[in-house]
Amino acid sequence: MRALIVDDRFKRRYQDYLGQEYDLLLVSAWSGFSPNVLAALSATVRGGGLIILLTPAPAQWLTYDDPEYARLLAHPWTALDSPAYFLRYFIGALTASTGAPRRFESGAIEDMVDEFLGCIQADSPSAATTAISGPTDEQASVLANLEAASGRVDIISAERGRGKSTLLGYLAGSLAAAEPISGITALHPWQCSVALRQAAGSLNFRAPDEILQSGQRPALLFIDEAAALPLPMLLALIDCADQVVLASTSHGYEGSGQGFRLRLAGHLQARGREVHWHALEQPVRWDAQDPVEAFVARILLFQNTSGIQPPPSKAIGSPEVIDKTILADDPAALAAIMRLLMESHYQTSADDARVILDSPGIQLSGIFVADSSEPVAILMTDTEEPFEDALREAIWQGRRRPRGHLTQQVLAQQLGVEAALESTIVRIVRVAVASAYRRQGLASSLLAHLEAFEDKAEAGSALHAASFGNDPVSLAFWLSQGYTLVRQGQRQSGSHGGEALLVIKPMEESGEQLTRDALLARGRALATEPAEPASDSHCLWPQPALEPWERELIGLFCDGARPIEAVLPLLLIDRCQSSAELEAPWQSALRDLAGGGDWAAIGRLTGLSGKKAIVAGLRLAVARII
Ligand SMILES: CC(=O)SCCNC(=O)CCNC(=O)[C@H](O)C(C)(C)COP(=O)(O)OP(=O)(O)OC[C@H]1O[C@@H](n2cnc3c(N)ncnc32)[C@H](O)[C@@H]1OP(=O)(O)O
Ligand SMILES: Nc1ncnc2c1ncn2[C@@H]1O[C@H](COP(=O)(O)OP(=O)(O)OP(=O)(O)O)[C@@H](O)[C@H]1O
Repeated sequence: MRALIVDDRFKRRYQDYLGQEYDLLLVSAWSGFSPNVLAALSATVRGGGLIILLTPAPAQWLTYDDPEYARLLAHPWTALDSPAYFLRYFIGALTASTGAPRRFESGAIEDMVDEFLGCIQADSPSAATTAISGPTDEQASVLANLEAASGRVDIISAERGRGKSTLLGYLAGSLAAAEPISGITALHPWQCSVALRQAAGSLNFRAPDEILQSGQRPALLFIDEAAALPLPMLLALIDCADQVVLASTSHGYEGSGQGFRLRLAGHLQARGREVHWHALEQPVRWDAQDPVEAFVARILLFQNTSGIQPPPSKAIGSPEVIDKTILADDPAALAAIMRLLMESHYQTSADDARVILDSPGIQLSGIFVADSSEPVAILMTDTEEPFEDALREAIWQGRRRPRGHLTQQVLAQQLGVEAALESTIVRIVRVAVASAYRRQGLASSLLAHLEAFEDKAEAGSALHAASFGNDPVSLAFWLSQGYTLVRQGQRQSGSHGGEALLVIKPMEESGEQLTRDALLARGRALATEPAEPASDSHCLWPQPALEPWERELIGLFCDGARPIEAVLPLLLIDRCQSSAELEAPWQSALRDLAGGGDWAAIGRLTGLSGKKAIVAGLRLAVARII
């Protein structure tokens, strides 16, 4: 018998166990209850297996100091501040459910486990698993439609336990014969064990790093549990092979999670790869009638994300604040919000339902189909309150990194804007609009509603902010709303494959000062950063205008009284504001200078030779526009 016991030692590594199979899964809620962990690991249990969730007694659970709060709540909230609405809902739903699951008081559980072990031992170890006597109809259909062809990327996407890995093994038998240089990879070797077993020697496991560093180009590469790989690594692997067949879970929240589904297609299209999607609907690890999968999805509020869009002709209401106390008693309304987030936002996971209900700082607003609780647009915010003096000092010196407060800490630590730590900042954690309702001004009106709502509040915030993975639509949206791009991370993120961007918008005078300080810091950083891609994305900031003294400084530069290094950040900002006026070669020259380009290359752009001549040319070009 194979058993998996999930307590605090294993909880953070739960993704490592996906793709494996167990007879018994024991999840201890005493070490913190995470919907993500239960959702993912419940699917590793074979039909006929047993899942045990150990919890405090219902009455104690609501007041139990759940270790999960340390991860869930931003500073300074503690378990005592949490309304525990999600737990209240979850306990109610567990208690009310009939059939699966069964509830046991402590003591009785031992008898139940003994009874289960007796059953398992009486049967053969694999009694619950169907013997493989050939591909299922669905697997056979993919086998028939997938052929060896250079440039092709085939994606087998299905829920857990549908036979994806086994299908990779079958495909290895049919395709690898045509393409001898083939291998299979995954984050961990054991995630390929099912495929390797089925391939019976026609495939070898190769670690992702080994493939990427080898310099060889596999003709055919299989990738299992693809969503568990960080998206940039997955894309690099796809780039380095002629043909790729990958299997991934359509409902995975691990690794790149929803980012895999929502963003991979765009990345592959941009690469010009020929992409084929294949779906497997029928469960094989358990019976199609097995109630556990449906029960877990229902109770964790993430079932059925397909075909949920109401037709666009439906009338919609106005933006409104969503009262979490009402949501706590209306699981159907919460499930509808989760469906929308899951379908449209790459960062969504099963944990979000708990974050929404149990984090005191999180606020929601939305737009609904008129007279219904069907959301078409959702905005989720978190308020980053100022830190007290001692903690501010510790953060500034890099000794503390309190949970949450992302904007304040990025502004202070990455951009040197210390005042952010004593300012109130409202961060937009998520904004999502149902695809059928996009480009109709819904997200804009939710932001306008948020600002108007805050205007009426006594203490408003200095800034509004959002942090997200670089993608052209999101960036275009935030810039259209008057937000300023102040930071572009250097590394690509695991979940979306783009660099992290931070945009901010001042709400009052102190926010304007923070914005300009952040912008100047960004300009300075650009002057020393290595060359960026040719994109002008860092120049899409529309504000703030330069101060008179800064314009004076630029004037002094034009007169030859200041070196280029003293004014480069200001010129970059000025160029962004008046790019139409600065002559094209000088715009490129400025960008190259900001990216650390060498003088010879800039000379070729401008037709001048040597730093002295180029700076003199720049002084004249800038003088013409100020
Ligand atoms: C913190 C975060 O959550 S960042 C992630 C943002 N959310 C997502 O990526 C989820 C998936 N995407 C969506 O839900 C939507 O596309 C959103 C939220 C980005 C935009 O919602 P919408 O309601 O369509 O935006 P809205 O109609 O208010 O657009 C305002 C402006 O943004 C810009 N914009 C919006 N979408 C696009 C687009 N696809 N391409 C170019 N510009 C766009 C335009 O300037 C638009 O004004 P216009 O239509 O007059 O030209
Ligand atoms: N054609 C088949 N006949 C009988 N059993 C099968 C068949 N295909 C798969 N199985 C069995 O079903 C179980 C799940 O298969 P597999 O691991 O391939 O699914 P998966 O979709 O990759 O699962 P996961 O998403 O959890 O990785 C395994 O025990 C496997 O042996």
